Amino acid sequence: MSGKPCIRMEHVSKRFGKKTVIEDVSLDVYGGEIFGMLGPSGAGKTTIVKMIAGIDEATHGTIHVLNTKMPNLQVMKRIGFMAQSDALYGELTVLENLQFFASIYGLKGKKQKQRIHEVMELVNLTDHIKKPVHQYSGGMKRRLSLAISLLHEPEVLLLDEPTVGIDPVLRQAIWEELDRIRQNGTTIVVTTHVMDEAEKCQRLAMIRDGRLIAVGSPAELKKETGSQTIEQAFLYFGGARQ
Ligand SMILES: Nc1ncnc2c1ncn2[C@@H]1O[C@H](COP(=O)(O)OP(=O)(O)OP(=O)(O)O)[C@@H](O)[C@H]1O
Repeated sequence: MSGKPCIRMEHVSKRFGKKTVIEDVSLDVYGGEIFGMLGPSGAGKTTIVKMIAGIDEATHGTIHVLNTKMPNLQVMKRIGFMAQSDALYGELTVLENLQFFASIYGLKGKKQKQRIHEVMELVNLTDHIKKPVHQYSGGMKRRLSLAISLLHEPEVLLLDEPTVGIDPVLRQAIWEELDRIRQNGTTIVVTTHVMDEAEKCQRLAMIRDGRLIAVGSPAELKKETGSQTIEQAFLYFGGARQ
């Protein structure tokens, strides 16, 4: 990891009313890595990802993505964002959903057709493209949302719990695909509370109660704490803070 970070958070805090949900988080994400955000439910992972995406604004501190202070509309177009709840149109077919989002991203004609084909192959849904979305299972909707986030070949991909509701075989396939996307130069930030997924990231941020409690590669975090597993390392850092 060298050179300028692709994402830089500096002393970022976020308040909702009087409640502080993110407190003084600073971290760098480098180009071409899969950066995991690991933490229990309510730790603040989604809030951080939304601020990086430019959907939400920090109360204090600054976030730069691709050397630009966020939120910024031009940079938002270079980001792919997959939210935790699927933003799909249930009454439209899968193809119509893909065409709708592709046109928002400015993809037209032959290029649009080609990208729709590629992303659907990727998530293994090509045979189900004519169905209305409301006939999809929860896992299929997640896969479709992932496909949509990839349509415009974003430089930065933000995935909020992408594999929830997805069976282990497909989960494995999706992680293999994420690694291929990463090797092609895309920077990926992924939130998870699944420890074995955390192991697949180049580096990890451990988040608890809105604070960054540790950051490093899975191997570094285990070594630093004398742990066999990421789960043990997480408990160590969490325990040490209290
Ligand atoms: N719009 C909001 N207004 C008030 N509080 C909010 C808002 N959004 C999030 N929060 C609070 O911020 C905290 C962090 O929530 P966040 O969704 O970021 O956690 P998370 O780590 O992503 O959890 P999960 O894994 O369950 O998605 C929670 O206490 C949540 O209730």
